[in-house]
Amino acid sequence: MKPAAENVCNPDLLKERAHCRFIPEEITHFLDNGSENTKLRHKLEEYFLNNPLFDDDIPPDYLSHSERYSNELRKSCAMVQCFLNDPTVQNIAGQMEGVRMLMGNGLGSAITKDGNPLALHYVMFLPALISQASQEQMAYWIGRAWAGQIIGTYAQTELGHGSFLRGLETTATYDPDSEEFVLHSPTITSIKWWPGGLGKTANHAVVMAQLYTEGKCWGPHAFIVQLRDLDTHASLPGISVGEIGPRLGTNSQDNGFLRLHHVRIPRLHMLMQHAQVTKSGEYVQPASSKLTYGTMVFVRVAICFDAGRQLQRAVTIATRYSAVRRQSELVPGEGEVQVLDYQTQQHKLLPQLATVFAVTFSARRLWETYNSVTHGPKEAQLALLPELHVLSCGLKAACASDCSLGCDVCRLACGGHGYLASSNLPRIVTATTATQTYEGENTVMWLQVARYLLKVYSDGLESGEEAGPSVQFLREPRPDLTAPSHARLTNYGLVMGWRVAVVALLQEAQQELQRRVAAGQQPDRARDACSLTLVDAAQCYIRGHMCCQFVAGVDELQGLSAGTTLVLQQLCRLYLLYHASSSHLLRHGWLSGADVSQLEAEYRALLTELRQDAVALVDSFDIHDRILNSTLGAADGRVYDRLYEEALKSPLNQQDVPDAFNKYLRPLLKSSL
Ligand SMILES: CCCCCCCC/C=C\CCCCCC(=O)SCCNC(=O)CCNC(=O)[C@H](O)C(C)(C)COP(=O)(O)OP(=O)(O)OC[C@H]1O[C@@H](n2cnc3c(N)ncnc32)[C@H](O)[C@@H]1OP(=O)(O)O
Ligand SMILES: Cc1cc2nc3c(=O)[nH]c(=O)nc-3n(C[C@H](O)[C@H](O)[C@H](O)COP(=O)(O)OP(=O)(O)OC[C@H]3O[C@@H](n4cnc5c(N)ncnc54)[C@H](O)[C@@H]3O)c2cc1C
Repeated sequence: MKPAAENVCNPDLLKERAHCRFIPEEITHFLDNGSENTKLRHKLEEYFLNNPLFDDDIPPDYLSHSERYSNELRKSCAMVQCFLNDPTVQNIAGQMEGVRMLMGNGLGSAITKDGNPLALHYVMFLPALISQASQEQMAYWIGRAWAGQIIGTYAQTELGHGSFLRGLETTATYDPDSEEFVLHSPTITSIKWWPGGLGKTANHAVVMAQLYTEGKCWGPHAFIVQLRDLDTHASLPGISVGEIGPRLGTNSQDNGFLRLHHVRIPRLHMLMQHAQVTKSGEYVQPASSKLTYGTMVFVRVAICFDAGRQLQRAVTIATRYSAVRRQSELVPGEGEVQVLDYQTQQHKLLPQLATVFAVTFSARRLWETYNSVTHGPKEAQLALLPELHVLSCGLKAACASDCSLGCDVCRLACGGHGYLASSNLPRIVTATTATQTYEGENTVMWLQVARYLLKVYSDGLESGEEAGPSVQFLREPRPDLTAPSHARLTNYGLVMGWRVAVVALLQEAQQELQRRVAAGQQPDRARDACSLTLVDAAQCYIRGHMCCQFVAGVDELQGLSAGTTLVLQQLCRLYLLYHASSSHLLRHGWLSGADVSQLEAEYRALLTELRQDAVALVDSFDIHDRILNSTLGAADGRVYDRLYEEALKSPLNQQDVPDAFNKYLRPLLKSSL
């Protein structure tokens, strides 16, 4: 997005835009997945961002905890009313598209700045119904949930257990006499803890609980539980529910707790698309026990896109600011330079720009895999489930950590002003860092990836089980480490280098594991002792996969101008070189010291080349000023005016002498006289 009136724009930004080497709209359309989507997004933004319904009377930072919640709930309910009932919105987008744009972290996050209390309803409750409910159950629940007649959340995590799903303590015991399940939280640690919207918003939840029938425990299953009266919203008998208190970020999402005291629900409130319990209490096994975890897989895929969108916002703010900000003289006497001219600043920002594309290409390919698995024939679905699980765990962990670290680097790149709430960087950083924890804590996700890699590498697959396409390289002959450097240092050569590292690390881990077991160590303890190496293997595998997706994605792009293609190729190369500095490519023999020096020189040259396009590149992300919501990042670069205007809005500045002076400071000043 460029400023409407160019004459009020900061001159440095104007200069930056003038020497752009590519066509920004081409990148905008690529990121939107087509020019039609760009038009649609613009119309939705125009409608929502100019609608006074969604204005904040007071900046949310100055509201109390309860006021913030109430303010965000007001706007999120108004958003839902719009896409359900307003023909203008429906003509623009259709209900589905409207929901996607409003509930993801794009337009919606500009409206509900502190977190959307209804997000979990759309992001997890509805997807849980779609992936877990039988046809009959869908017919009953989906329409009501879609129409907002019921509001749900996804209640899995407990005080005592989050990562270890099988350790959940909430029980759902089938009573064949009444044909009901009895849901119960037997201990303090079994209290559900964290679900978004659970505290005060949701009146229903998909509750994950250990299923007991005919005296046997069948593991975690999903049940729909009504929490609150649909009319009064009062919590129902047997339900203790509330909010868990302030968090690092997204404080309006009323993350909550839930304790169940022998709550009875009808048998058909167990979601029965995969496993079933008959009227008499017989358990009917699903084709795979992991199908119950399908909602988490979907959300892990969504998080990859979402983290990438957050990084787009952070790098837009930091890059524009770096073009406006002048600090110190590069050459004494020549005047202060834009901080973007410093090589160290380029090294902070340009890899983040490249990461946006690496994440986009990888997330899109993952989404394709998700769709082919979930919509393919049943047998193929089951065969590809481990590959989908591993890719969604690994990419979720990588996108979450790359993007949250990237957002924080962008914040640091803005110096002191990046620490101001009005830069919007603290909010972006705290929202993004949560993606490293929720929907599978990152280390736990890496260990899942490593488990699968080791299994394929050591021929531990069950009979009939096939290794997925992304790990076929583990079965292929090891690439030639003595190949000439011009072959090893190409884009595909560097992808190969990551694969060499994965194999070497798996070999190391396996040998260590065998050595420990042979020496009498219990196998699971031996595996834990190898887990640093295993996590390294998982991370190298996913980095190689992301590099490969970026290279292949750019190679496959069609119909772009030569300038745009060149910039994308350079960003891709920059991404590969930035990560090639990892010790693993050197340590496992793919690169020599001389290769590393050569790649470093190429990397520095690329920083200089891409520096000239940095502002145009972030412009091509086409993020509306109201969505950026930043004093530092607006398209016109009026940084200092905005910082001052925002400071004047502080409630402390509404009085010259605050009341607190008379209460506390005056007595102190008097007493020390
Ligand atoms: C629409 C746009 C939205 C964008 C977003 C907008 C913003 C939204 C705002 C807020 C959203 C917040 C959402 C957050 C919600 C949550 O956090 S919900 C709670 C999430 N919790 C977790 O993720 C728990 C993590 N733990 C697990 O998933 C599991 O415990 C585990 C995978 C770590 C282990 O499972 P377990 O059953 O204990 O298995 P194991 O014995 O280790 O493994 C058994 C085998 O099964 C394989 N496996 C595990 N999971 C799956 C799966 N899903 N699919 C396929 N296979 C799976 C596992 O690898 C083992 O295989 P082997 O035996 O062959 O080795
Ligand atoms: C903002 C936010 C929103 C959330 N929303 C929801 C929601 O809507 N619904 C819901 O059900 N939950 C939600 N959660 C909970 C979230 O899913 C869990 O916090 C997450 O899965 C991590 O689990 P944990 O908290 O038990 O961490 P723990 O597992 O206790 O992690 C603590 C440490 O132990 C380590 N660790 C744990 N297990 C292992 C292992 N096997 N091997 C090695 N190390 C290990 C971890 O790496 C970590 O360093 C939310 C959390 C947050 C922060």
